[in-house]
Amino acid sequence: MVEALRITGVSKRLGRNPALDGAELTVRSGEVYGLLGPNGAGKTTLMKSIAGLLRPDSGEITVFGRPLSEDARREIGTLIEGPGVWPHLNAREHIRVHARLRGVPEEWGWQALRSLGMADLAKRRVSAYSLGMRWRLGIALALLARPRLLVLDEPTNGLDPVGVRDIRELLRNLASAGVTTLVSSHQLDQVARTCDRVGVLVAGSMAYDGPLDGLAVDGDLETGFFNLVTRTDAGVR
Ligand SMILES: Nc1ncnc2c1ncn2[C@@H]1O[C@H](COP(=O)(O)OP(=O)(O)OP(=O)(O)O)[C@@H](O)[C@H]1O
Repeated sequence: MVEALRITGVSKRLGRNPALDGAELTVRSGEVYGLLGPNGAGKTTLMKSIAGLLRPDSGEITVFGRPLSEDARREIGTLIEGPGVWPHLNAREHIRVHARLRGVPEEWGWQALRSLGMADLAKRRVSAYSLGMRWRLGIALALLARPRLLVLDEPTNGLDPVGVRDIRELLRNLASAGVTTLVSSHQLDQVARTCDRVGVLVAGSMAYDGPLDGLAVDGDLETGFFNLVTRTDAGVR
């Protein structure tokens, strides 16, 4: 099976310390992969590198077997560091702009909006949205060009329990349809319920990359995570 994403020895220095220090992980096609790690571990830096927003100092990133290039990036939908929406525009206008930028039919955007339960809000300005609605719009925009790989940085931040459940179901449904997701999160209970495999970044390096069972202790992901992070002396960076 072709791997959706392979990260090999990726390093990136930001400021004085390496934000990524030889990070390695593999995401298989069609799975939901949870990226965990303490604050400052390098999760966002890794996701930005995959999205092409940062250029690693060294290492290799391949997407569906191809090195990252403009073409390969068309396969990726991203939501990194917040929903990235414009307050004075409504959802319909967001769809229009993004569809045009990516050269895809607006209808794809409408389908993505519907899948997030947002179709009724299409004419309302984003400035009148709740935080949860902004996140949903951000995810709809990440889905708009029908990516084969979704990269989501803490997509359930600020969502209420119904919103968190909806995103969980959305990611599982997408996985059933063959869409691969790399998702970062600090919500270990949600990760345990959503992800097939997980990776733990500690101080820019992978401390774990494998099945949930291999990290959990007696079925408890939180205990396994704490044990690992304490052992590797992560600290907050
Ligand atoms: N623009 C920057 N300039 C200097 N250092 C930075 C910059 N952005 C991030 N860093 C540092 O790089 C390291 C990794 O940060 P990153 O945001 O990738 O971590 P993270 O795992 O996403 O953290 P969190 O869980 O808090 O979102 C941290 O030590 C952070 O302080």
